[in-house]
Amino acid sequence: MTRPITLFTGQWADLPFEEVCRLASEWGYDGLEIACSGDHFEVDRALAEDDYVQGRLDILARHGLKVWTISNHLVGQAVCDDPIDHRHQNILPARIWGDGEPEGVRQRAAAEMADTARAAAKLGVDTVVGFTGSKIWKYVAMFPPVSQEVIDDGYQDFADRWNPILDVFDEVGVRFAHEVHPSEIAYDYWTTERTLEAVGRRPAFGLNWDPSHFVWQDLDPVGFILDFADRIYHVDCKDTKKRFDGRNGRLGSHLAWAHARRGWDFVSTGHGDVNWEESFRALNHIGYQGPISVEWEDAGMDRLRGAAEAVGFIRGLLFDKPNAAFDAAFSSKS
Ligand SMILES: O=C1C[C@@H](O)[C@H](O)[C@@H](O)C1=O
Repeated sequence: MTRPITLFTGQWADLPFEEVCRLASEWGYDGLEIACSGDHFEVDRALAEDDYVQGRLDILARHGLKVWTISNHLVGQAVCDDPIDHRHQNILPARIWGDGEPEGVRQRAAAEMADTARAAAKLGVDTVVGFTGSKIWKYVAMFPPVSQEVIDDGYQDFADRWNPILDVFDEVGVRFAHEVHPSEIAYDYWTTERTLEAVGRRPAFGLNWDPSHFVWQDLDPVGFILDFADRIYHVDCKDTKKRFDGRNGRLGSHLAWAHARRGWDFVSTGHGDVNWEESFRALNHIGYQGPISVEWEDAGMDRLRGAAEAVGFIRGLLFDKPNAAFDAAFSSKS
């Protein structure tokens, strides 16, 4: 099946896997982008237990669902981050956090990402979506002043930590799709260029296109698809609504999610400022045939509503390109 519509399970980790399958199936999804969160997909068990992977596939099959991608954003975040602190303790499995000594956490996170590739191969999927973390994200405002050497070292640190992980991805025939996202090594056009260069544009490292992270930076999600056509390994659909009015800023002002005065918030797919039709035309243009995954993260709309209606919205955009130009029959034969 090309361009199946999947539900990303990261925001449903409080529910048992079987229950998420039931809901997604009822709403008409073709499958899941399974997050390594909650009981949805446990990397250590997938590698250690003979029947674990088959058990996941059996549950999916019972609900008429398939899987093309797994995700491990939370562990990937800890591979390059500096500092490693209470935020990571809150999102990491206890066995990765361990005693919390920062370099130990980074090393265990790197080993787990390599194992995630092995587990993905065992499950029969060819793409792992996730974050990389970044040693230099903390310098985004560039004050106190930061030297170019420090920035260069950040990209080198990313390459040094991720190349050995990507070697394992290559060994097992799986690709990593990094989600371009503030807080990561690649968060916009120029940082994506620099990141791809840092790992020599090796095919094991590509991108997860999620337009919600571009919109509030005033980047063009459509242009991004065309610029990085050969690197779009996965698509996540989430929307963003901007409310920049001269007082509400793009940095969020440390206001809580859904605060009426925030400059922007994530909203359910189809309810924000993403130009979805142009985006899907661009995906058609580059010949993207992979999964289209729906991610719900809307502070103003219940997930049972947002995720249920998104599948129909996306399906309405999955039109094909014509096989020939409208006037091909009249073109000259000479
Ligand atoms: O894919 C994602 C992973 C989430 O954990 C994160 O909140 C979000 O920004 C996102 O897009």
